[in-house]
Amino acid sequence: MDKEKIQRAVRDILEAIGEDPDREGLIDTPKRIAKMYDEIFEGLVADPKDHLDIYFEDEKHEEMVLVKDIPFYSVCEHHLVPFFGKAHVGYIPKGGKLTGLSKLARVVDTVAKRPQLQERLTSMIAETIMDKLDPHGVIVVVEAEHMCMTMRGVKKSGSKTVTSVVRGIFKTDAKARAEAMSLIQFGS
Ligand SMILES: Nc1nc2c(ncn2[C@@H]2O[C@H](COP(=O)(O)OP(=O)(O)OP(=O)(O)O)[C@@H](O)[C@H]2O)c(=O)[nH]1
Ligand SMILES: [Zn+2]
Repeated sequence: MDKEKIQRAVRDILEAIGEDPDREGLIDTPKRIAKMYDEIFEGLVADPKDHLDIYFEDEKHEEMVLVKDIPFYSVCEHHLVPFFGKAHVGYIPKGGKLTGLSKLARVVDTVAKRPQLQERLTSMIAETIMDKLDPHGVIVVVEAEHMCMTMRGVKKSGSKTVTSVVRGIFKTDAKARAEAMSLIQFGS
């Protein structure tokens, strides 16, 4: 990431809004923002598939594995302000291709750390798991609050956007889909 360029751009923005970028409180802000962008956009230079090592290949579990309530923070690509919430990720492994549970959360993090759309975030998580683990199916549900809808614009604080993507068996098997949805809602 070109941190020098970010610093120059932030300085320009501060000037453009009528601020003095050399005043004490702002003097280090361009540097801080460059460092922050390096962190919150680190998913741009990472491949989420790299997290999905296949472990436990001798296991024969071919039933649902669901990790729910995975918190994430992302940035809306329209306004560059945060959207954040929870992702629920489930899959039905095939041929013993199981991955570590934390790896599913790592996929969510990597995909979230880019300027994003909630719809794309949801489908990228599902595609990553389909491509790497070749499971019977994947279901991903994401619920999020968009700051661009709460702190500005239409100002609907508390509103939530829910997106879901199903792949493989979840597309055709309504029972499997209903089971996943009820597990996602269980306890929430
Ligand atoms: N589909 C989708 N839309 C999003 C997402 N994040 C933000 N948006 C929407 O992107 C749209 C951008 O609309 P524009 O009319 O170009 O921008 P705007 O004038 O700032 O729109 P308002 O937010 O309505 O004030 C808005 O309706 C946002 O709510 C997202 O993840 N998915
Ligand atoms: Zn937005």
